[in-house]
Amino acid sequence: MTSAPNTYDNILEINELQTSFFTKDLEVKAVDGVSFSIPKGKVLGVVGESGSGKSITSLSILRLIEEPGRIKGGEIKFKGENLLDKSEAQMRKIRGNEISMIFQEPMTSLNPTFTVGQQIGEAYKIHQGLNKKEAKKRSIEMLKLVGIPSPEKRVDQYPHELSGGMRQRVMIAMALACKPELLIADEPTTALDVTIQAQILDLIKDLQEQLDMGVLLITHDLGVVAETCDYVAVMYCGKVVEYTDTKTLFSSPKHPYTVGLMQSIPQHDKDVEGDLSVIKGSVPSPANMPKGCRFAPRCPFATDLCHEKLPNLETDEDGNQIRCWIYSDEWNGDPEVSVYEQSETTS
Ligand SMILES: Nc1ncnc2c1ncn2[C@@H]1O[C@H](COP(=O)(O)OP(=O)(O)OP(=O)(O)O)[C@@H](O)[C@H]1O
Repeated sequence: MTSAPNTYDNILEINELQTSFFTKDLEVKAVDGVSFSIPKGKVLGVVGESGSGKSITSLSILRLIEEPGRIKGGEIKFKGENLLDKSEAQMRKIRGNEISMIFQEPMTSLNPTFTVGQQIGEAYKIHQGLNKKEAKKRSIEMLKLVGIPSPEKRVDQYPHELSGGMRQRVMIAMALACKPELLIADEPTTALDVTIQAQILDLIKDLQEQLDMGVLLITHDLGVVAETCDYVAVMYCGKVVEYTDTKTLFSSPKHPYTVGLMQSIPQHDKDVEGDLSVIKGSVPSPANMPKGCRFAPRCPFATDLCHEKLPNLETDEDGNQIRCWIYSDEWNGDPEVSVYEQSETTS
């Protein structure tokens, strides 16, 4: 009897993921019960301030967390199978083959002592058993695909001979060499000039559509989310506070933190700086996490309930998720409060 094929709608589904770092007398809960999913062939943006747990979430997916860090619990389902149940040997076959990652700074990920072709070709040799000549041929094809001119010449060059934008294209070529089903891109354009940023994002989006890949795009830039993503997870202090499709996020953001992020987008018609200073206060330190909602100390709408009790991530009938007391039956503040409208008028 043959077993039924593994069917799944989401290429990635994370449930209650917990990853902590342990120091002598402190547990830093970098990822504290994170849940979200990426439907097949879609792009999910993960946004949030520095330290909210975006990078540690993505490193957890690839099981690349090192001491003193540890994945404590939860599920990371890739194509319906929990990656936390896989052996290290199985994970090695998945990394760079079925799930790939690109980082912010290509120079730290590219090896300066190997040519571009050798580095892209490595994936073909390891995962597809190609010989040197075949791997080089495929590397040239990949360089062409990511828009590098004269790929036959560039394939024999070293990373330092390329511009920053070209190096990021090489990183993308390396990541996509084996046509992964999921690409994780951690701030892939932050280190680049604005015009090059737009080109690289367009390239990622183009290739994502061509290869029908799922993408997890980490960014602190909501402008990038608007251009590139189908869905968005907003993270704050190791937790998802809002998860929704991009259109809904921009037309009716719900969480007061999301609204604050929205107001931090530079607006050309207003004299508003593109930074997070519009959200008063700062991210709490891991040693001093608030007992209730993590955002309560900075939230203009917080009541006693918010300071006392942590809200759950609730799902509405459209599948949108929100972790905020204002939208619950237990809300004991002004029942008419409209976070978005009120913030619009006060900004
Ligand atoms: N090696 C480590 N040891 C201890 N704590 C760590 C370590 N790495 C990360 N952390 C903590 O985990 C938390 C989440 O970090 P993470 O890098 O995921 O944030 P981030 O949202 O990606 O921020 P950024 O946008 O700055 O990259 C932070 O509080 C950070 O201090």
